[in-house]
Amino acid sequence: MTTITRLEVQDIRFPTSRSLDGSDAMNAAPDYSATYVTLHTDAGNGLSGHGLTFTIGRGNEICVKAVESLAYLIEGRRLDDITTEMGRFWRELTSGDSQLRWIGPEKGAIHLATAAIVNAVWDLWAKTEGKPVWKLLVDMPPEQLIRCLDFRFVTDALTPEEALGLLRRNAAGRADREREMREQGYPAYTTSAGWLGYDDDKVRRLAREALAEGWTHFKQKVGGNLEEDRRRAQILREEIGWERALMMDANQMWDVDEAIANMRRLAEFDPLWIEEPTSPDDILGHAEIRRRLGSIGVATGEHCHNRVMFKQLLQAGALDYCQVDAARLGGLNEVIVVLLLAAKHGVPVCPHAGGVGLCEYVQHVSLFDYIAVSGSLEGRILEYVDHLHEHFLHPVTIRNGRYQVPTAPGYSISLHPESLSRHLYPDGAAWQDG
Ligand SMILES: C[C@H](O)[C@@H](O)[C@@H](O)[C@H](O)C(=O)O
Ligand SMILES: [Mg+2]
Repeated sequence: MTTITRLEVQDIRFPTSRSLDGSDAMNAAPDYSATYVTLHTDAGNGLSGHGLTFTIGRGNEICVKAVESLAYLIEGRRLDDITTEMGRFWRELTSGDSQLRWIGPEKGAIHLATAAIVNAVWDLWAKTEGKPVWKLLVDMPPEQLIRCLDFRFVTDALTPEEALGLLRRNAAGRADREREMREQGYPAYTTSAGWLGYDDDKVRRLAREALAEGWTHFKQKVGGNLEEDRRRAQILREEIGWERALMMDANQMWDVDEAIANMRRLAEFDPLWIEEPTSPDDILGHAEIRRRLGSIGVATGEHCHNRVMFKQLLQAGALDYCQVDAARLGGLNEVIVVLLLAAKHGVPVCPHAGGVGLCEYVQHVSLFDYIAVSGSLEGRILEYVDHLHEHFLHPVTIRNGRYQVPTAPGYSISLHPESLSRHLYPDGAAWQDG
């Protein structure tokens, strides 16, 4: 009977702004960072759970503080006491302390902190069961899975009974889909050739390399100078041709009418979707953009902070692609609620992964979605960015533009001890030389 004895949290930052990896029109110079949680246990074999939330540098210390404030809600708890009714635990963490809830609720730094803790519990649970998280979920009886979720504020759109029905509906093909995934992997797209801070030659070279590696879907950043966006789109089309897919990501730069006007100019490059065309909070604005743009899909979600907002985006018909983020929502429990909401609306989920550790997380999310929830790959494509994987004990494996199924127990999010000490902010060696 494992008890969580202590929560440790570390401020881990990678100086990616030096090479402008991860840069976009809104986020000009991000330092990919993690608020990294370790749940220590009394298991005696060194068993611990890991989880992180993603930030882009400054402000990571605020998430660290928020985790410290929440820690008392989990320290001293027995793991099986949490996992037998994980939905109840999730409610306790998000609403159990009304004073802490006040600074959210279920949004902002306190919710990012929740994600790191909740995901660390899933990592610990899966390690205890000796399974990767996706497999733990896939093997879980639907009734138990439903007990992991909190349907508060979404029952007008999805009841627990309906969710159970959605999980049961595709039960028949599960084994086949799991076999298919083990053999072929999950389809992905790459963002790594298209960061805004890269010069034209680098974009061209990276696109060419990615093509040779077998990628078929590419994302570019837009939202800067429109003529420059067009030039970069031209370069990408020259390299990838017209039969492969090109997605565009504006990272919230535009007002609604501006988004429509700019995308009409960029339409000649045949983008599959425009991502975050405007403020992430503007649900009706996204619906308007979608309605007026017609054939270009609207994608958003990396800054959509809870299931209530996703519910409304779906209800308003504002989305063609639902980009859940594993560490923006309050951890895996809330992500699963969104997967179910999206499945009910028939909207494909294409998780966001542009950050440190997000690829490691979302491979589990999409595998579970395909095998147990949506049962379909149509319109589904998982993001991949080619940065910082070497710091993880069990990094993602990509072959031919597809994520290979992770097999190590846990949520794939444990960092190498040396990477932790080197990137600890501000004292780690990585921060001493520049
Ligand atoms: C600052 C980050 O790299 C973002 O640019 C990134 O998450 C991006 O929006 C994405 O979709 O991957
Ligand atoms: Mg994006």
